[in-house]
Amino acid sequence: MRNEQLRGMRSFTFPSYSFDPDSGVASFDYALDGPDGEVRFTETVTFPLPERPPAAETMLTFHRVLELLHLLAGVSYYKAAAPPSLAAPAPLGTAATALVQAVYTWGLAEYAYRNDLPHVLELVLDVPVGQLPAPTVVDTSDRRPLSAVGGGKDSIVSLEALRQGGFDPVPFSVNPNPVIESVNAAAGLPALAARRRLDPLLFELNKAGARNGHIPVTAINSLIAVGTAVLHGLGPVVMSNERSASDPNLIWNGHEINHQWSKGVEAEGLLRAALSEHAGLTEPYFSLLRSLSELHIARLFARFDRYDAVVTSCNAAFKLHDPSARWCGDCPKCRFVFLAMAPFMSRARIGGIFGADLLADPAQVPGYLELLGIDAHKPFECVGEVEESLVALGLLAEQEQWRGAPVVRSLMAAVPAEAWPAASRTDVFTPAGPNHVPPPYAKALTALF
Ligand SMILES: CC(=O)N[C@H]1[C@@H](OP(=O)(O)OP(=O)(O)OC[C@H]2O[C@@H](n3ccc(=O)[nH]c3=O)[C@H](O)[C@@H]2O)O[C@H](CO)[C@@H](O)[C@@H]1O[C@H](C)C(=O)N[C@@H](C)C(=O)N[C@@H](CCC(=O)O)C(=O)O
Ligand SMILES: Nc1ncnc2c1ncn2[C@@H]1O[C@H](COP(=O)(O)OP(=O)(O)OP(=O)(O)O)[C@@H](O)[C@H]1O
Repeated sequence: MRNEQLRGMRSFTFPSYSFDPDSGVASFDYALDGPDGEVRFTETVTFPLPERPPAAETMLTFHRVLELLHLLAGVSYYKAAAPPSLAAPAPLGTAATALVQAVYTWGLAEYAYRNDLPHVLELVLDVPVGQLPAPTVVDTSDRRPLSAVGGGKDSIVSLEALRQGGFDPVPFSVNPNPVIESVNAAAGLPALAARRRLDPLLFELNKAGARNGHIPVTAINSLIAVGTAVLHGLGPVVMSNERSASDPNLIWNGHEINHQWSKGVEAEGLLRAALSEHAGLTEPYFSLLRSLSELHIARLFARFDRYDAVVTSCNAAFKLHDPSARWCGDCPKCRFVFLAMAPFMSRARIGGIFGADLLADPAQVPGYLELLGIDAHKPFECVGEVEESLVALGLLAEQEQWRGAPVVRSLMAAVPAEAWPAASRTDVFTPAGPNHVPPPYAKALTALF
């Protein structure tokens, strides 16, 4: 299919999905239609199966989660063409409709901005008229939590908070790579894993120049985690999304553009409401670290050295094709996490974690200026706020071991005097903002402070 044909597509639909209880494979079908024909995609997710087959009622709940996952996982294929119409396959309630519409608009906002496709932010989900039978209400809040592990510092802090709080967490990942497997091994906790396979046709279309860009992957991983928890009779899915994930990178045509939208608190609230309405799950999913800054999380992480040889936050290690083994050492996320961890560790320890000393390398200065809000907007990456970078820099400048590092010296000289009053240590280290953490879990987190 040529690019002009793809760009002429008029609608995106969700023809069908299926689940095979013997293999654990869910298959999700999608279609792009236009005057020049149709393109079909199939994505599969292989769920880990429990030892004994779940009860029929559990399978009904699971299928309700799959229905939502079918809708959300379509964003990867929708974005290849960005047609003006998006049509749901069956009636949906108001909360599920709101979730799906938000994922295809706010979740694709960075993609819309970078590809200059303002209509994506105005998409309206077309929902067939009708009523869905109400789901059975299921309260799993007192069962063992499923803790999503991404291989970085954040999910490690959550795992440790849950473990120390006596919650006996089950680590869970989608497509665990060697980094994630090593983190689970370091935790010493048996883990569950799901396998997600994108349709290879998407990669062919990408190579031929189809529209491409960032997608709200956390929303998809979250629903795969919730489905796994339901199948295994487990409790809430515990995510490790931080406070700053809710803050936009920039404003475009009056709309907030946030690279991390599906890690933000708005997406969390929409997912919870949709899971409650559509699947009957009363306490399905929350982020334990929601009220913490990245810098605060880095300070907590510094307490646990058992993960030093494996922890990896750099996104280059999580690419589907040609991933790096660990930290690439030259991206906004590597720079930010180094800066955030450095005030709380010896120089030798952080050098061991990253395999390099980023603050000794003057070539890193321009990237750090971006993080400090000098001459650029916050990069489209999972990095903390400018305020957090400033606080971290201020802490480093007070330490003998860091004060003379070439990058610290250059940055201290570059930050204008008027920037410092905005960098409040109290704000950065005081939990704040809306969250959905149930009280017993909140207690486990504060016990770490
Ligand atoms: C690892 C990474 O950052 N990938 C982003 C990158 O993709 P790239 O082409 O360089 O490599 P691959 O990841 O191997 O992907 C190949 C193509 O596959 C498509 N694709 C991939 C995953 C998926 O779920 N759906 C897809 O359609 C896509 O066409 C890829 O080109 O650049 C892409 C384009 O900007 C990004 O979409 C890739 O991001 C991944 C989806 C990803 O997993 N990213 C996370 C590490 C990430 O960015 N997390 C955010 C949270 C964002 C959120 O709201 O959830 C964060 O940590 O801030
Ligand atoms: N492959 C995955 N499977 C399941 N959950 C994941 C996966 N990757 C990331 N997550 C979860 O998604 C959320 C956002 O991921 P993110 O990469 O920011 O976190 P992280 O890897 O724990 O920490 P860091 O910010 O240091 O990279 C976290 O809650 C994380 O646990």
